[in-house]
Amino acid sequence: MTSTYLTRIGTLIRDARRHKGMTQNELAESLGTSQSAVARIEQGKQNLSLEMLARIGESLDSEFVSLGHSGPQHLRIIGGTPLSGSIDVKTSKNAAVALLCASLLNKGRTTLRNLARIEEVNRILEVLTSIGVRTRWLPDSNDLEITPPAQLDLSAIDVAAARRTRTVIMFLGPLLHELDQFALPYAGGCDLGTRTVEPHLAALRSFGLGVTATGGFYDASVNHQIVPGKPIVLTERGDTVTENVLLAAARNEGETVIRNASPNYMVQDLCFFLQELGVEIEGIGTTTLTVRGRRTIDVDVEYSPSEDPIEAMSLLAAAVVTDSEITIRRVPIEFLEIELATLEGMGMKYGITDEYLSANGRTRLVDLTTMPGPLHAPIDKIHPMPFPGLNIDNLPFFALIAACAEGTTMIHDWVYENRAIYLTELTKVGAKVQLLDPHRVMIEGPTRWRAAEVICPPALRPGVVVLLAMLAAPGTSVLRNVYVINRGYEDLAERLNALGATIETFRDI
Ligand SMILES: CC(=O)N[C@H]1[C@@H](OP(=O)(O)OP(=O)(O)OC[C@H]2O[C@@H](n3ccc(=O)[nH]c3=O)[C@H](O)[C@@H]2O)O[C@H](CO)[C@@H](O)[C@@H]1O
Ligand SMILES: C=C(OP(=O)(O)O)C(=O)O
Repeated sequence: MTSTYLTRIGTLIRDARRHKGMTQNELAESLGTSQSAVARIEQGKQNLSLEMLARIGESLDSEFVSLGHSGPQHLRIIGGTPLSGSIDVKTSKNAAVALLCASLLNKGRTTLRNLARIEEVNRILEVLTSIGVRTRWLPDSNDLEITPPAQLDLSAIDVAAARRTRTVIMFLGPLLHELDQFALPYAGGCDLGTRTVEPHLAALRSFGLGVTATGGFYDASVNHQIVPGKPIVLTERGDTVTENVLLAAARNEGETVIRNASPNYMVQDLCFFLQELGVEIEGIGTTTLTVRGRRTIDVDVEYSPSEDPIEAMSLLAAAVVTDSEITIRRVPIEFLEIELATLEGMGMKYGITDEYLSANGRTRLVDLTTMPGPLHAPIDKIHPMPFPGLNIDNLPFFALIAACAEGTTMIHDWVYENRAIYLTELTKVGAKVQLLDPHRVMIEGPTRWRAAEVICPPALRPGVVVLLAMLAAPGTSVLRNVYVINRGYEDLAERLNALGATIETFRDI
């Protein structure tokens, strides 16, 4: 009996160590023991004291022994020191979630290489598992293998996990080919104000999907006789709505034309993946997509999503706020050009290498080295636009950068009802941010950052912006309840620490 427990604990420890990317030697070093002792522990051949278990948990930031429910995660940041060195941009959250939904189209095995291991992905995996899909991380990697069941069981869906993400809305496109009738929980996600799903429902009507919303569920029924007879014109150029229509079109044998499609990065990744599944797509990277799908898709396929432009922007902002020279490797340059031009307009200097290709063979990457120096406010206001424009999710990072620049900058977030409001949280760490109305903030820089204790705003990018400001603030800051950051960034604290930051994760007991 004891040996079974030891083996199970050993396996847990081994998995957590691999997830952290640590060798047995490295773990041994942090525990003050030998590699062979770690090997014995992982094989379940070593009795463990409670103290040792706690120390292993601390080293791996993983709690093997939990006292009741483990509380929310917090960060303690000792700020005020510049960063240095190089960091790789990881693959994007938004492509990851689209590809996970797209795996539902395929009867064969889908392997997604180098996927972001983030909470948003974890929630979708919980949902997929609950409806019968088999998923497993391949050993020592961020590669995920997905195998569908013969029949999906939507009645068993993990409602709690589904409600924590907005992505679940993208199950509609693939599922309308599989089922005549099904229910999906309402989409959740970051608290950014009302986010309509009407464009999704309107566009998918062309594929015979009818949806009524009752009691927290979308009740869907499908008339399989109906297929798009004319181009589908999206009323807004949204990313996930474009993806949902692509997912529906992928199994429609006729031609589907999508107009006012988003050509944004995650949509491009989805298109490249669908091509691997045998779906024909013309117009990738433009606002008109022409798709010829396949009734049945049954292939063993591998795909590597591309790097996250929003993470690249976050790292750029980290360099600016801490006045540091760092090299950000694997920057998807096509999706950051306007941001860089805006930064140049504010006086920023940087160097970039020649382009090379991402593992998907399509997305162009560069390595970018930041050069510290004073910035000034831009002449015009900064506002986002659908791609190709300054990315909506990058806008909060410009608020942080504006707070570092000399002069007054107006940031105009016309997109989200709440996101600009959260930027006023920066006042808690010393910035002068004035909310003009729910969509516009006026920021006066430069800022003398000061340490503070702040509850993380309930939105991913504003949360990261506060964290990065804390890196610049001399002294100890605390950012509480950072689930929302972990939704979109993998091991952000550890990776910033590798650049010289001091960030510690902790939880309430
Ligand atoms: C999983 C994923 O990929 N999420 C991204 C996706 O979310 P998603 O596609 O879900 O974004 P939404 O559909 O909510 O669009 C964002 C907001 O923009 C408005 N809108 C959008 C386009 C347009 O032409 N006109 C317009 O008014 C929408 O009404 C909405 O209020 O796109 C957002 C906007 O880029 C990003 O913040 C999210 O990171
Ligand atoms: C708003 C965002 O994404 P989501 O659609 O996942 O909420 C984001 O990435 O900042």
